[in-house]
Amino acid sequence: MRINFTKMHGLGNDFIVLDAREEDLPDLGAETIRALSDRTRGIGCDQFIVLEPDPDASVRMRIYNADGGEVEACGNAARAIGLMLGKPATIATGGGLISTTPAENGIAVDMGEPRFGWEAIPLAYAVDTDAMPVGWDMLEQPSAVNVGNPHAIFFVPDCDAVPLDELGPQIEHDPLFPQRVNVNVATVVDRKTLRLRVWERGVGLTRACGTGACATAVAAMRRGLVDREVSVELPGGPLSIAWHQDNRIIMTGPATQAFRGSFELDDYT
Ligand SMILES: N[C@@H](CCC[C@H](N)C(=O)O)C(=O)O
Repeated sequence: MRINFTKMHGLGNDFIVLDAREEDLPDLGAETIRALSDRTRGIGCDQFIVLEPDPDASVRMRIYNADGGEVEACGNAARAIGLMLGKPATIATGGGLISTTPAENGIAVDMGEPRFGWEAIPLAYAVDTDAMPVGWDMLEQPSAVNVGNPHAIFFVPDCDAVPLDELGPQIEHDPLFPQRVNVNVATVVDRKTLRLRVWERGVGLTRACGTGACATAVAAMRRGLVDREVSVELPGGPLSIAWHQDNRIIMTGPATQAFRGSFELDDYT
């Protein structure tokens, strides 16, 4: 069976997108998604996205990490799908209903409300999620936020100096996080600017993480470190994040269509 796909990215965080809205596609399964996402033997991507019809939204977005595991949220993919849809739209995800609107500088996404309760992150035990009394080497007292998916955020003097390729996997798999976690290291530049690097659950280091930018901005705002609207500068470029008085997070930034192609399913099963 030959399957068409579109390759999209948001600030270098890249996606293979399959559209199952009009044609029935088989459930590919974790092993096939892992093979297709692999940059050495497959097409290569950070996340694998499947679009499906949804009775209560413009589209349902199913999100799989490169390791084949299905997850609840992906901010950069939301902007990419918003670009593909080309008009104001609602997207049903495992993390809740979000909405996208074309904006002057890309796509604006209403990402919904952050959750701070330890059960909602989720964590293995009750702890203050504003500054958790835990640490791994140079990384200490993270905040934890769920923005559809789980994030731990460490504020450090220089995020570029953190060996995130070593500490990221340790923290991702720590028993404190029963569903594993996305690991963010952030530096406050000034009250309107954060720098951020992310070790993504199920992927590794990526050039940008939209939900990581939202979680980090909200954690910094909750600690009073920055204003309620900031620029989050990632290796792939900046995202604007605003946390509105109605408790909703608005993320704005670019998305890009790279190319369209097709693959033979048998080659990856
Ligand atoms: N790249 C994403 C986040 C994708 C999911 C994440 N790795 C997880 O496991 O929760 C983004 O832009 O938000």
